[in-house]
Amino acid sequence: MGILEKISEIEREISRTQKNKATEYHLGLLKAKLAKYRSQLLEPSKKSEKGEGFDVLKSGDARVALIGFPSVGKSTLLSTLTKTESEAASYEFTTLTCIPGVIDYNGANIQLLDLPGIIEGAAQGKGRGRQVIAVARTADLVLMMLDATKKDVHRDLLEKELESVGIRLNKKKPNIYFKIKKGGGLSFNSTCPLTRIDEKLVQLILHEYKIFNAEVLFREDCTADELIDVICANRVYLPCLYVYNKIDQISIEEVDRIARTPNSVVVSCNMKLNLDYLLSILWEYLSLIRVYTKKPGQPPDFSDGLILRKGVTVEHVCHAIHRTLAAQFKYALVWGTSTKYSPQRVGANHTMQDEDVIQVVKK
Ligand SMILES: Nc1nc2c(ncn2[C@@H]2O[C@H](COP(=O)(O)OP(=O)(O)OP(=O)(O)O)[C@@H](O)[C@H]2O)c(=O)[nH]1
Ligand SMILES: [K+]
Ligand SMILES: [Mg+2]
Repeated sequence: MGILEKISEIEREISRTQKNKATEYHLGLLKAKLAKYRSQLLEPSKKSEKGEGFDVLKSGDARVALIGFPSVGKSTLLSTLTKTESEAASYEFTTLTCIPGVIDYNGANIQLLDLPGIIEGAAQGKGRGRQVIAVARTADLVLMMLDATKKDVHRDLLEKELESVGIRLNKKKPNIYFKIKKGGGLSFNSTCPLTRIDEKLVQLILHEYKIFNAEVLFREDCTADELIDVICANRVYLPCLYVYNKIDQISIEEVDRIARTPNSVVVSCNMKLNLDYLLSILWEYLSLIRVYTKKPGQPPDFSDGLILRKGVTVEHVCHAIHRTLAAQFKYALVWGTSTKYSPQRVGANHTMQDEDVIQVVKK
């Protein structure tokens, strides 16, 4: 039996099995088996399957992958937001490979990747599905484009496809400490009450992966699926923005309804509606910030900000300015929203915020 058949057999069995206390272990095991077969599917296969033109070099400050069904307007968006032209047409599968463009926003270069449309079954190799998904894994953000005139099932279908290959959208990594050991059996602990899994199920799942010696510490009330994610270790956790295109074709009430759903932005690429807002949300979801540098006695250099990620410290900023600067660091003066006073004298551990100005004082 091929892997695909094994997968669909387990999926059938899971859907046949009623979910209750008595079947909990059985279901947990089935899910572990399913995850195992799916990761086998992900392993690189024959060269011929790789697909021409999909290994685009990463460049710029962040990478965004455009994922969506055919003809939702992905290429139209790329051609509108970047200087690159990607052919757009009314027929499906116009785009056959990966087309990179660059969005210039707030002084940052954001690489936007136009990709072929994907359909149900993409993860198992339908169309260019596997290549598209492989590119999505390398992105800092998934921009899932949807046709506002079509039903919401599209969104669920695409999410399932990405989910099945280990891409987790808008989810945090489960807070489980997991370490395989050479001996000593299973040491299982938790720092909070567990309501969705117990030691026996943890053991069963680990045995399915032929793991008999390990340290497992649950730091939150996780599920069996989340434990499997941690064991597999090849999951990627990506922010995802749902962009509903073609709002020129639907009623204002419908636009209003969609715009209120979480992580969603409504646009019309053809009519250039709401694209500025889309860019500002993109910036936020990518956690990008600008930091301006200043030399003593001179005004800040607002023409050339450093593009960094939320959460960076003064030490990171020093590294970004010059690789030897951190070693010579004495203190810094910071102007902006991250400090109480402007300027304020801060140490290397101080966390920077968007549009802060910094002057580094050397030893
Ligand atoms: N009404 C309307 N049509 C749009 C809009 N944006 C794109 N389209 C049309 O939708 C069709 C498909 O656009 P594409 O950009 O080729 O879509 P795609 O997602 O790249 O399609 P594939 O590459 O085939 O997957 C074209 O006929 C576009 O003119 C929009 O905002 N409103
Ligand atoms: K198209
Ligand atoms: Mg296209």
